[in-house]
Amino acid sequence: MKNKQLYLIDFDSTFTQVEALDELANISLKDHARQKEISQQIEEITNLAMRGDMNFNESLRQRLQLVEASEKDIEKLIQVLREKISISFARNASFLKTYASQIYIISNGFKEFIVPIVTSFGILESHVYANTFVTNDHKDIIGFDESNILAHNNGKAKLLQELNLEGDIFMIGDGYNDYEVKAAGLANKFYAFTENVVRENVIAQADHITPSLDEFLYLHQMNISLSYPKNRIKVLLLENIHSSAQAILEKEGYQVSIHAGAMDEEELKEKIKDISILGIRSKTQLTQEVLENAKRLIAVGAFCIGTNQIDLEACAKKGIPVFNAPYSNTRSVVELAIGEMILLLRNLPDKMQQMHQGKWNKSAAKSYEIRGKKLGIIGYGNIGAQLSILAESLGFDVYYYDLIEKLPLGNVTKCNSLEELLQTCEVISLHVDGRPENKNFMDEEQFQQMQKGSVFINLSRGHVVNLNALKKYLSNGHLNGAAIDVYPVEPKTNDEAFESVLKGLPNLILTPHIGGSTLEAQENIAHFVPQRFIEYINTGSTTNSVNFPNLQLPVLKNAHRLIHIHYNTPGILAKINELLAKHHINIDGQYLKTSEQIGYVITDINKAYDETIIKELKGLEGTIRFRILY
Ligand SMILES: NC(=O)c1ccc[n+]([C@@H]2O[C@H](COP(=O)([O-])OP(=O)(O)OC[C@H]3O[C@@H](n4cnc5c(N)ncnc54)[C@H](O)[C@@H]3O)[C@@H](O)[C@H]2O)c1
Ligand SMILES: O=C(O)CC[C@@H](O)C(=O)O
Repeated sequence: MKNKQLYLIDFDSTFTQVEALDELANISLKDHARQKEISQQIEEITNLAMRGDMNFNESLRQRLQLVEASEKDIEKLIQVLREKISISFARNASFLKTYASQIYIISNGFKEFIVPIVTSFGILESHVYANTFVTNDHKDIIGFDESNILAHNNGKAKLLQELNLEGDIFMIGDGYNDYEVKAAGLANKFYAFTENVVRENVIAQADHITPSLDEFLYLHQMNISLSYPKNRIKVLLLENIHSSAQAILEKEGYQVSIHAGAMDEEELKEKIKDISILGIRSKTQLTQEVLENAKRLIAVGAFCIGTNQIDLEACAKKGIPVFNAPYSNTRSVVELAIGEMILLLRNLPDKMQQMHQGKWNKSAAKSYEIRGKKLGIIGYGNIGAQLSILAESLGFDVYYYDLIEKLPLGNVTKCNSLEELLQTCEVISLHVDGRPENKNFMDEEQFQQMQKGSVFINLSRGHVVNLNALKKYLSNGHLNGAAIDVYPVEPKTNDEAFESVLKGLPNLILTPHIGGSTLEAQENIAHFVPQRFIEYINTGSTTNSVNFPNLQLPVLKNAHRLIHIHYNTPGILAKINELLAKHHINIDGQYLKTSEQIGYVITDINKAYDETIIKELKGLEGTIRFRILY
């Protein structure tokens, strides 16, 4: 018969993110003149003891003397600790409850604050082993119960010897004293918990390093909701993605690394090998070649709108959904476009430069109001349509042209051809997407069709404008000015020089692809895209994916979810269901959506099932990927 499994968990820096005595010192010494200095001393002593470099009893005595706390500080400490539960413990609260009878808290800390915290997670008070304070008549903490074995060196090991627990014992902790239990032969395995602190001498002794509780649960095949522990999900964020994205993804338990600029193909081919989730902006080219090395890639996020830098088809064929943020920066682009229209119609780019050169040019020549001018918007999508509303409220007479039928907002006028729009309007603003067919969409012929003296703005994608043609029509005075934010070739980082045929031309605003670069937009994006990853991983939902059939799925309840991605060939759904029927598996719910290339089938099944079905589903011809949620 299998032995009962017992899980021994340390408290400070394991169950909670912090060392409680350090926090207690922050509270009790709040108004002390030497607070910083004393807190640092306490922290140093804690670390010495945790590394095993100082006698534990001595360290406890010294720390309590320095802390100078009273019973009422403990109340405050409990509040602080409730906010500082280790993230993976909070995430796996159901494990603590379900396995309460097998969980023990073994700590050199103090019961007075440990018990209220851990019992609120369902852990039994009788399973908490820790020290207790000694107080005086004024309720000041003046020491600790010296007779408690946990107040002494090697206390945890000695306690376990006394307890003589029966079963397989697994010790989880961050300190050397946790390892001592295993060293004394009293635990089957020692798991070094590194979510909050990493101590090299402790890791060196560990049977397993567990960056979070998920890893421990995965190794023990316990009730986690994913077929893969979250801490093994490696995320790489490139191109200065706003720090909120990293915070959200780390909170979810993923391992996140960041890189300030874009990577070139060779570098990315190397780096992507063990990455599960990749986050990029507009500069990183995610090509078929790079994807060939992406053996573990589960999802890709474009932390922007455009996805023309990503081989979407190749991603779909590998079963990798790509998400973007279609709305988060649209307002920023619209505001910049409006600002630039005003600047260009007042001939300000030239005038501002002249002022820097000491030239006073007070004149109304070539300066106009925007009121009553005709604005032509090419591409009436999310940005174009929003621009039309704002521009109209400022007094523009707005026209638009789009490839597809669009609902005209406000009083805008639809043009039936590009030529009609170019010939009608004094201001042309380009907002088409970056599909390959749009290369050189604005070429010699189109600039020639624009009215003499008109102005041109491109905040969409660089390759849609032939810059040599634009240069010609700006230089010969046909156009009165332009504002360009995007270029066919852009520097990968801020350290690279910007080169363009446009440099030095008159009444020309050149900006470094910053249409969507406002703090508001970047923060919005950094919330939006990680949420798509998390939903996809936790539920299988593909809402907002740009290359996958979009399915919004309910949260899984009392079922297993089988997620099957396959090439869209006829009959696969029938084959999946045949297999399920053969194994007498009850289907609780089924969702299917297909795109031209792939089929996405989600099947929620009754929990009791025969494991062989998984192998058979994975083996179905046409399967690209399969995963299961518990
Ligand atoms: N400069 C920046 O920092 C920045 C920021 C955000 C978005 N963008 C870019 O702005 C562009 C527009 O973004 P969006 O969110 O409005 O996209 P969208 O997909 O919502 O709209 C694009 C519109 O262009 C139309 N279109 C495409 N090709 C066309 C053509 N040849 N002729 C006429 N219409 C055409 C489409 O039908 C669609 O309605 C994209 O290229 C995006 O990458 C740039
Ligand atoms: O932030 C970026 O790199 C791209 C911004 C913009 O072009 C977009 O597509 O949203």
